[in-house]
Amino acid sequence: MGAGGEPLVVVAGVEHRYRSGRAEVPALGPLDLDVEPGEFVVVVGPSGSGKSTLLRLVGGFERPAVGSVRVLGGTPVPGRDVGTVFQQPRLFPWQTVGGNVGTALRWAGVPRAQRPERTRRLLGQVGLAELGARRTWEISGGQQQRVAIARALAARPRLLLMDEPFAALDALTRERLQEDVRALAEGGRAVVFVTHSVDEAVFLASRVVVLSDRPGRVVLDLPVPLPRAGVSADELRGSAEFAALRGEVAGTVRALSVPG
Ligand SMILES: Nc1ncnc2c1ncn2[C@@H]1O[C@H](COP(=O)(O)OP(=O)(O)OP(=O)(O)O)[C@@H](O)[C@H]1O
Repeated sequence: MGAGGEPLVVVAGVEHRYRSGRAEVPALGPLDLDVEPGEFVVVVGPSGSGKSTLLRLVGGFERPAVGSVRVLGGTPVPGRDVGTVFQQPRLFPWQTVGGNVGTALRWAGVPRAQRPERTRRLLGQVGLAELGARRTWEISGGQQQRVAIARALAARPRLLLMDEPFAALDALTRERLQEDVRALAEGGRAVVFVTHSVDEAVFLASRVVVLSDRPGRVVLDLPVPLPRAGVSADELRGSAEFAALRGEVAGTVRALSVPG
């Protein structure tokens, strides 16, 4: 539970539309979604179904046309309580890897004296302990995305929003990062993650939410009761339970994508 006994995220009766010339194009909803601390919710759905719109609303980057979004009992404010990771890492090229994390800590109000140690810990957490002094263009795309994750974690957010963060990475790097990111929904933190990959969704999620074609509505809200510790990634991906869940999600997505 979040503040005042309500879930960490409450999306209630939300609809959203965009203006296109004179017309208003419905993009999302009506949609209800609650997220509790510790949940790893992965949102999948056809292209244009409103997945990114949903994340922007939950992050407070946009306000819904209809309905309400509450995070920690209040209106979400970008940068406060919520960390975000996008498809492109968006690092500052004029700063080192450590400098990028240090800046995020400064923005989070961490006193200067504590920043070097916190930077070291955050880089260690994402497997980059040795690379703090590097320039951002001297590291790989996967490492850059790890820096972006460290930056998003700097303010110790209760909620982490991730919008196709691995889409631009090669398959091997993607699998490695998936294993690390899977552990991020723990304690009081929740993750809401958008992807096009059904495999990625089932591997990461404690719950998969499938959106319909635009305007996106929830057509499947599926708990993923796979073990979150004590099993290797290969064992997990090779299990009959994984295959069954993947089949259920893929079948739902396929049914949406067939015209008529
Ligand atoms: N700023 C905008 N102005 C006008 N229309 C927009 C805007 N942003 C999104 N849309 C439209 O709203 C709908 C939902 O967009 P959104 O990006 O949320 O979908 P998505 O599911 O994340 O798509 P994809 O999987 O292709 O990234 C789409 O039809 C899109 O064209």
